[in-house]
Amino acid sequence: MSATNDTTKPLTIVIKLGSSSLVDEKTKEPRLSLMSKIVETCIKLKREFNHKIIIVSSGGIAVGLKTLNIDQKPKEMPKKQAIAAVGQGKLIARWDNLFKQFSQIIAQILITRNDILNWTQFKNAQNTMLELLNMNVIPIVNENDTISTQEIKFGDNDTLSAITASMINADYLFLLTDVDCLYTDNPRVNPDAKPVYLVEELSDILGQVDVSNGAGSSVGTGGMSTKLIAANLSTSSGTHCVITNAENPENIYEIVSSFGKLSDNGAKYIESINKGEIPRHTIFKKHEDMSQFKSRDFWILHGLVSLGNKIFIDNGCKEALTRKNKAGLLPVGIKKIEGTFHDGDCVEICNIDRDNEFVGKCIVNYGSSDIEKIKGLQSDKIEEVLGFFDSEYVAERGNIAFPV
Ligand SMILES: N[C@@H](CCC(=O)OP(=O)(O)O)C(=O)O
Repeated sequence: MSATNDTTKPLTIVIKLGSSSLVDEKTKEPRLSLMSKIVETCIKLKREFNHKIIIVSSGGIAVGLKTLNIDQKPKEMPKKQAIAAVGQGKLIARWDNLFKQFSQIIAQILITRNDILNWTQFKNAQNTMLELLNMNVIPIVNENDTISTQEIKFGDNDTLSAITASMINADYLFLLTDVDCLYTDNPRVNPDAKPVYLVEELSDILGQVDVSNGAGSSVGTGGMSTKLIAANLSTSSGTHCVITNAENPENIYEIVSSFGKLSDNGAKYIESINKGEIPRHTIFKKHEDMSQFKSRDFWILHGLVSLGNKIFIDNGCKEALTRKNKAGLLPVGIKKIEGTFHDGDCVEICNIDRDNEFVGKCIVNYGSSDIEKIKGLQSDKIEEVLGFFDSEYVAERGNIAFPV
């Protein structure tokens, strides 16, 4: 047990609810009692513990389906977008009706990936959320489904919630869902599936967990696999991630305070869950040393999309890019490229010597057709070959990010 963990410190907590928690999967009627429990929990977390709360709420499409009397979620994008336009207003009105019983102000934030592709816009979204929290408001975030495009959608709100949590440096991300915790397999299909309560390092459990049997609900999108992606994103940017059952949102207080007390004693923590002293959940511990990880790095890695475009380097170049006094990416270090892209685009960097392993992402100063011509060359040849010179680097140091 850590003596230094202050369990009374105000925290920032992101709570994500999937569509299947907010509407009945069959009838699509609102699950008002569950929404009320969430609202009461948020009010208690704010007023008794001084925590700051952001909700990431799915359900726009599910509510739209009911309103328009449509049984099945259609596959066509324009239809889904139209349904979301009908449902989102009603969804936020439902939240507002419940929160106003406690005189709690909420705000609606609808974002698309497009909105955060630009660094200034990313910072603006971040500042707006922080300002709302300072104003004592509960922001309710969803993807702006009505104008998202297929190629660059968040798609599932697990990923969106992890990006939101990282944007505001949240302490905890709660993914509330229809199971108590992560299992080694889908417990509805495999009775031998074992619960996993504490994850210190995500890569350690990936071989033991099979999430392929657990698709999302008929009204939602994500399943357990998108929750693992979200856990990876949030823990690598300094946020603990919890999977627990949406039916008992009040468990959030106990989980937060128990983990605050026992986070340094994993065995005791698991034992307490097994004994029923702490409600069942899975907690993915954040990476401890996040001092090196900057918000801009997170934005490059997870805010930007590389659309499959790649630059391949070798071991030597990887070492130069990732050592302490990191270098920029010079044309001489590039072995080959894949895809068509322009200057200013985001491109993945892969190591050709390690089976094309992912190294990081960068924003390039030259487009693919120009890099094709200058790859492998010293930078003083750039002007001679291209007829112009923008930078000695294909990507400047500040525009390259590596996962921690
Ligand atoms: N943005 C969509 C939700 C996306 C989605 O289905 O997410 P989830 O229910 O968490 O799998 C909506 O409001 O309907």
